[in-house]
Amino acid sequence: MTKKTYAIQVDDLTVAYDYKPVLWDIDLKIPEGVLMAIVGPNGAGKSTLIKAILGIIKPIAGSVKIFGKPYKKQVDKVAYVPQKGSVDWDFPTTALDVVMMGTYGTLGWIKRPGQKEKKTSLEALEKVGMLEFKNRQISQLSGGQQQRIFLARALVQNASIYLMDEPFQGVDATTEKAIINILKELRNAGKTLIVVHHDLQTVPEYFNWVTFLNVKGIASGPVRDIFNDGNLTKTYGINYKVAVNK
Ligand SMILES: Nc1ncnc2c1ncn2[C@@H]1O[C@H](COP(=O)(O)OP(=O)(O)OP(=O)(O)O)[C@@H](O)[C@H]1O
Repeated sequence: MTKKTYAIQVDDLTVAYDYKPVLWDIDLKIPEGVLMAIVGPNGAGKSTLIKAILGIIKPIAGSVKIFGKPYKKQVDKVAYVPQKGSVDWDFPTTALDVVMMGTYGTLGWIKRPGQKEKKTSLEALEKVGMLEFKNRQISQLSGGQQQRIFLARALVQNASIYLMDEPFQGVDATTEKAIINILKELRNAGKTLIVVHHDLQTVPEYFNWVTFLNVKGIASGPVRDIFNDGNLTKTYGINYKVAVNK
């Protein structure tokens, strides 16, 4: 029997800061083509998990495979949208330049982005409703607009897997809907999307796959199977009455 290859496979992963484990012996298999939420209380290790998948943080044990291979061999298949707060928005650059930076990975080194990359970047800006801001300094954008720029930058990478750390943080309802529609489109095109998410009420509407993360472990699978009061209670320690499958 052939072994199934997952978009992301995490085995026995333990990650620690200053020898204090944050993730402990985590196993996680994410199939290709899902739109997945990672939920869990503050400090559960959601961002840490994403950073460990990306190799930004080195685990003390375990392994991460992207389509069956180490991340280093799959860098061009993965796009990352970091938490907005972790970026220096005062850096003097325009919205268009930030998006164009996303095309660098598809260029060989030496090559600089040209007309083709500019066109792709302008199309991505249009897709996220930000074309009119293309020449604006990024420091002069609102939080929601900055978030859209990030998304546009991820779009031009034309990756297979998108890892997004709280893309809805501080955005208004209209922007949130616009972003989720783009994410659903990407999923329908076969991409795999992993999104750190805090609003439990919207999980069933937005996502078809979910991973619960908390200090006691992990549960992962289709939303319709595992997004239930039992897992919510285990993860958050209080009884959530979230209506699913109504
Ligand atoms: N660079 C670091 N050095 C030391 N400890 C850290 C570091 N980054 C995170 N931590 C700790 O690791 C734990 C997990 O943090 P992480 O940011 O992964 O959680 P999270 O689930 O994303 O939280 P939130 O929902 O608040 O964003 C927390 O207790 C945090 O204080």
